[in-house]
Amino acid sequence: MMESGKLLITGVKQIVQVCNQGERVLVGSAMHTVAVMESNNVTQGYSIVIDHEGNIAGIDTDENIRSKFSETKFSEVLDATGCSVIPGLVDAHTHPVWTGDRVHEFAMKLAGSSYMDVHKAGGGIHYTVEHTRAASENQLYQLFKNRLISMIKSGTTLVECKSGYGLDTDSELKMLHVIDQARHDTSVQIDVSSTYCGAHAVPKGSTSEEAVNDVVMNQLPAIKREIDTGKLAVENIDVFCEKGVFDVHQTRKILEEGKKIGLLVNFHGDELTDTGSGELGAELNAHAISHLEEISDVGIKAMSKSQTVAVILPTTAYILRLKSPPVRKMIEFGVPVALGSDFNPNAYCLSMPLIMHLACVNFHMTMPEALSASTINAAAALGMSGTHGSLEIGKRGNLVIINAPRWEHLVYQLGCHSDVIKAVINGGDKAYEKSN
Ligand SMILES: N=CN[C@@H](CCC(=O)O)C(=O)O
Ligand SMILES: [Zn+2]
Repeated sequence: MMESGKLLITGVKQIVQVCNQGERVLVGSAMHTVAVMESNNVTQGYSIVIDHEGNIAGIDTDENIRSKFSETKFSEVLDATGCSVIPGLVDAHTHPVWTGDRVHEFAMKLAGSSYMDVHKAGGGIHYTVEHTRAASENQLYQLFKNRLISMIKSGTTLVECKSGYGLDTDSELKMLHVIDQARHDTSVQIDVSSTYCGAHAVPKGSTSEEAVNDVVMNQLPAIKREIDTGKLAVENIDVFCEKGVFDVHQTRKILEEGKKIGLLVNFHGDELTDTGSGELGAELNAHAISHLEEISDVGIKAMSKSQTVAVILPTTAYILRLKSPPVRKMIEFGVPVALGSDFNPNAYCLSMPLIMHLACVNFHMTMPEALSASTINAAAALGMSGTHGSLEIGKRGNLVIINAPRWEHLVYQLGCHSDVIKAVINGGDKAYEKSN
């Protein structure tokens, strides 16, 4: 009997698997030495097979795949002659649900105001909270969906999405439901990891202690109720641990409560000041800590020991003219490094290829390191590297087809990566295809 498969991709010149030994995370020199299959034969390339569950069922030469799958009828066959293929990109840190842009604040920052100047004057996150609280779930979903579509066009197939512009129970739940809605919308094909970030700022009119109590006593129990009754799925918990926002003791308290209800610890730390976030994350066995521009050597060593993923956000340092996070030192000390766009009203960037470019030029990462950081390690930050982040048999069929013989064109072609993205595949389905 004829078997059936979802997608067959043929003729690929270069397949960058990233890793091929079932690794869950890459550290040190392994971030640079990614696994590549390359054909130097003009008449034969490589093929990839994705089965009906949306998982990778075969990666081999065209000839071997033809013979192994000779009895299989595919729903779709894609000719990728001369192209390169990488795993779908993973964006490990975004704030994509909000209304009320902050273009006016960009002008203020260009004129010399710091992020905290604007925040303390009642702008920044507070401005976005005001607008997001007033918006309906439907309005927020339409904005969110358009942002997801832009991300997909830039090669993102898995994205971490935070709440955090509600700061009260109803508005935080509204944001988490908006995020959840994307998982059930078949017209936008992207995998989502949802993060509750109710401690993103101290709401106007409250003290930080009152805010911590509200998170612990009201917001988290309400979220747990919705998770337990199957109304909502949330995977991670986040806090903005920063001088003048939530200190390490408050951060610890919230993260520990989140852990108790099964959320993975993944928080903002050591961005504007060294608060000891690296050490705290290591102690809590955090999956990830983001930013880390100001992390100390002690913090780096602690993160290396606990194998907590450092999620580096190149747009933040770029836009706010902060010092660069010590990425080379982190890699040297064996900290797993991931990348994220940090899409938010302060850093309006939805494109991981641009993030990779900035990480290479400004933080001295090699292109393969930036790719590891935007695939397997970003998936590891979300606890999802068993299914995402590399092209290996059994993993989800998420990939980017690049219309160039070497994948590096995606990073090299600054600002015009869309010219080289031929298609983005999610679970074997075409999430995006460039029109000719
Ligand atoms: N630093 C805290 N949170 C965001 C910014 C959010 C905002 O300014 O709206 C970040 O990761 O950069
Ligand atoms: Zn953030």
